[in-house]
Amino acid sequence: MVRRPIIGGNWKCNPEKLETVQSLVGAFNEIESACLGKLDLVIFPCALHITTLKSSLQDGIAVGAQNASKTQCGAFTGEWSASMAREMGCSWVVVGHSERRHIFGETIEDSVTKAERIQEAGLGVIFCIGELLEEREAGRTVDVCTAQLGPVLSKVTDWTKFVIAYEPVWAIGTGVVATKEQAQEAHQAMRDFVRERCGGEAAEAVRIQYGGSVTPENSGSLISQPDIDGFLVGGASLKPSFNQIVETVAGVA
Ligand SMILES: O=C[C@H](O)COP(=O)(O)O
Repeated sequence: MVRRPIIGGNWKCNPEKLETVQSLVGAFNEIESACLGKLDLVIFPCALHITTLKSSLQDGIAVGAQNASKTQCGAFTGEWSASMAREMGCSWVVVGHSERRHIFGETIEDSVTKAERIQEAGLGVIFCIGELLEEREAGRTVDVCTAQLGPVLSKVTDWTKFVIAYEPVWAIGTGVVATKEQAQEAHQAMRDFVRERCGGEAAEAVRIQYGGSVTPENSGSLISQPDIDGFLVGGASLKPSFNQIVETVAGVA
């Protein structure tokens, strides 16, 4: 099966200035529509910037939320529901990013509940997994990732709208990118795990993104791997040269 590539630009808690948001939108609006026709491209701004992006990004670039509540709408100060994200025009939501787990104490159970709420709202889920450096060095990468992924698999309702983001924690924001062999090995192991638990159709359909220090320079070698279906890009998505990553994945660079 040929899987449609998917790239996410995760802006995290950036940029501070609205003028920077607008200038990035201007840069991304220069991506040719023929290029966008070959993949899914989703920008994940901070929640406060979603409306600005929805009204100013060209058609063909989707907008997503970096998080959504475990709850429905109600008396939950500081939260927003997946259905609100849908109403604002989001099509995807990131769940379980290691920054949410390690800095804000979210658990795998939280991520599973959020994935359920997001799917109920009709949105796609980007489900993040990934090992710490000490876990990799102890040879536990696959065990750690399957433990993170396993609990959500029985909850997936549409494999075209459930994406796994393999993000080794040691590669996030460090400039130390996984080698293409390391990334491919982990992606293949996750696809095999989906096959074992959910069957061959799910395994062939599910898209697996790599995230962690992706740049225009290393994106070509990573995307050449058979089980790497796109990227979840942090720092490099805050620069106009993000367009080069998109063009490389689309095969038009
Ligand atoms: O969600 C994105 C990842 O955390 C990767 O971030 P990075 O590209 O800055 O390493």
